[in-house]
Amino acid sequence: MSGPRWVEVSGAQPYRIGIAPGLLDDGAALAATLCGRQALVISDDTVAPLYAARVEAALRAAAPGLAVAGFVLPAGESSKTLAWFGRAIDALAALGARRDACVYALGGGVVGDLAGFAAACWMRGIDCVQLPTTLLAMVDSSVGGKTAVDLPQGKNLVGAFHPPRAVLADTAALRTLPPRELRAGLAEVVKYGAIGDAAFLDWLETRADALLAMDHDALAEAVARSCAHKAAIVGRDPFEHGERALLNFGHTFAHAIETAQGYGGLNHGEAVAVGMVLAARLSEELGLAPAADTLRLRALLARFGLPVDPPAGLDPETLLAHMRLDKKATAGGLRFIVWDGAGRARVLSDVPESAVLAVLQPGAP
Ligand SMILES: O=C(O)C(=O)C[C@@H](O)[C@H](O)[C@H](O)COP(=O)(O)O
Ligand SMILES: [Zn+2]
Repeated sequence: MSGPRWVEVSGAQPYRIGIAPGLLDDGAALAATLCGRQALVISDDTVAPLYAARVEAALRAAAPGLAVAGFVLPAGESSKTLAWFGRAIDALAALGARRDACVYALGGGVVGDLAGFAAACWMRGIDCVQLPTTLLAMVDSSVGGKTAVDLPQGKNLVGAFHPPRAVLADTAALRTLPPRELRAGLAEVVKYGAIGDAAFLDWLETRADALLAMDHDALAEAVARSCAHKAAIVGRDPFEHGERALLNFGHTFAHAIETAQGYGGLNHGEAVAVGMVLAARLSEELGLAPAADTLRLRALLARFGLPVDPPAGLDPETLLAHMRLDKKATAGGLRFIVWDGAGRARVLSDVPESAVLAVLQPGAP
């Protein structure tokens, strides 16, 4: 069998994304960037029973004498809190973690964000290796170094940029992925096509059935192409001073929905699907893009089984209030990622709130 595909991420601290089945059992790959002799594997109570013991055993075999501990949080966005962050920090303290210790973030986006943030803060920053097990984490959240926890007031409001030492995406883990999680990841995959690669949207339309059937090669191709897009953008703009904001397409709406639902309604990918359709609608409302492109995006997301309309019962004014705390907002007002059509996204400042409210009205086209 051929080895992993590797995607390079450039920057002040370059790293590689490995994509292949079997990486969670590959001790040499797992230990390749280890500097010290302590490791904390952070996971959740869905993923830990499946993979934590295997990762820990592979690490011990590859690095004899390594002190390996585990820390498990409850699965789900409602654990991405300061309280669970504090418990992860306690686990590092219990391990007696030194500055050369390494955190392994084994799981989906919640685990990756929280574990990465713990690594960013412990002793002002220790190494983190991301081991994404969901499609969403493989194609997006494990790459680029955004780490955070949520507050009741807003999503990802407390966090840090802390690039991983390595990302190892074991595509065999996708076999155990619940269908809802597969769909959530596909939303972020569609995002790369929407913001900058219309040909990738064509490919997704062609391969939709194979992706939904969890065909390994189709999924691995989607992961590799998505990671290549993300690596290129974060390599050029690691701290979101410019083009990295494009990766937030749909997210101003999505985060407002997730916050309004108390992180217990739509999951992140589902909210991003709704948010991207709303962003396309907003672009139409502002006279920037044709309705046909919104319909195309909507059709692809719906084909992937994703929601494309805001959940019933959410008050547009409440959503708008959450958007005012969006990290892209400035003294000048709201900033949105809009598009001029499929594959052509850009940042737009001073977006009138009236246009945002118009697309949020129940029953708006
Ligand atoms: O990596 C990025 O940059 C992104 O915006 C990717 C998003 O898909 C991801 O959800 C990210 O965590 C959102 O970041 P935030 O800065 O809007 O909280
Ligand atoms: Zn996202």
